[in-house]
Amino acid sequence: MSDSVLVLNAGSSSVKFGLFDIAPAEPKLRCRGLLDEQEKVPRIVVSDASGKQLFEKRHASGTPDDNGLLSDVFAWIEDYLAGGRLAAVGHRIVHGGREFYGPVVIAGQTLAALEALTPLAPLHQQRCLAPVRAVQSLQPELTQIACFDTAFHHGLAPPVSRFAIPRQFEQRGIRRYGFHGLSFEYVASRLAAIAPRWADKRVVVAHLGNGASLCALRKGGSVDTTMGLTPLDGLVMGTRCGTIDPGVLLYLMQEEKMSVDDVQHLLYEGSGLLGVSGVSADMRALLASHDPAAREAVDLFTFRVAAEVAVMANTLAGLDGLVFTGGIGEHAPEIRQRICDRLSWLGVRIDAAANAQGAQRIAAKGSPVNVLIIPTNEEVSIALHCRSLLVTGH
Ligand SMILES: Nc1ncnc2c1ncn2[C@@H]1O[C@H](COP(=O)(O)OP(=O)(O)O)[C@@H](O)[C@H]1O
Ligand SMILES: CC(=O)OP(=O)(O)O
Ligand SMILES: [Mg+2]
Repeated sequence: MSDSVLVLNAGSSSVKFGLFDIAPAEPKLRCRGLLDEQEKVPRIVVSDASGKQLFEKRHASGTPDDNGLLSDVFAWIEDYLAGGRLAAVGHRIVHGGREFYGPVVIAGQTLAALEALTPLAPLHQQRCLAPVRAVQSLQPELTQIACFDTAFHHGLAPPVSRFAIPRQFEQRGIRRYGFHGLSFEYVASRLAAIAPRWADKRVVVAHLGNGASLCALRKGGSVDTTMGLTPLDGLVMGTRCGTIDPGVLLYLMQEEKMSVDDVQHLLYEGSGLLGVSGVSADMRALLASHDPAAREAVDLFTFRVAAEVAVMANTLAGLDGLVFTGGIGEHAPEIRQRICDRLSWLGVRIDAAANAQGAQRIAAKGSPVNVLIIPTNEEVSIALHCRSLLVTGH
């Protein structure tokens, strides 16, 4: 019986988990699940690698205790592993700050250092750290490993990483970090496997989910990305504004008399698709709606994705490939079509039928830019990092 790693991926709109065998070879998915704490009736669903449901539990009596649904997950895993060893729990942690840019075992002061980064990712950091604290209280001996969304972008260099404010702030860590790195890393490795001819070219990956960002890849590494110091920058998102004139923030505080907390809430949780449409943060609901404000929100979303692809192409000095991933990127043909239509001047042309089917390659025949859909899997990136940290120590 081989060792397993439990991977917990806490995002802004979901908590996913995966159980992987990590010995002796590449991590192999045994089962995956979803902790749905946002529904009225919190529930856990677990299915095997082929998608067959293995387990479901609903907490009809209301919100479970502080350790959320994790104690149920551990009880289920213990049964499922039937004596097999759980070697570690790997976590997606959104911000690693200046100190963390590779996977680390969470020990000593690590948790406190990660908590101190909460202001840099107010919507995410505590959501990612809550499961760490829960596992510490449920299974204090279990090794826990933090894998960072920022790490893949660690090599970003000026001018990309620099904000045009006095240097002393950059020296204090105020610069572009970038996020969704575990997703971009996985997509880059899949691209190398699926389309090796393109993997070394000038490729932009569009991770379009509830949070959304772009990454410019050169030789499989990140050379630019749309998010910045925080996951608020760049594209229009479910509830986040993305890039905005910083003067708006000052105006809201000075003239609208909004507090810092009010502005934070507005920009992180009340803006983006939700704020513009007044209808929903969920792209499915907006695409199904006839409300003109919903159509405008979708239009702003696609306009800004296309505009930022052009920014990434500037960094790459051209564009050879465009890859869609994330909930919207993988499942919304209308959004892909509208983005690609806006980018036709850059040589992006897609085949309508391939796009409608969600084929892997959706570029039109003869399109100068290759266009692909590659479903992301942040859990696999985390499992790989955990395995290499456990086996080789880094
Ligand atoms: N079939 C679909 N058509 C359009 N949008 C979709 C579809 N399926 C999922 N989405 C959108 O994907 C987004 C969630 O993306 P996802 O990557 O799963 O989220 P997270 O950022 O929490 O990981 C939501 O806006 C949802 O509406
Ligand atoms: C960093 C980020 O935006 O993550 P998510 O897509 O989970 O919101
Ligand atoms: Mg996500």
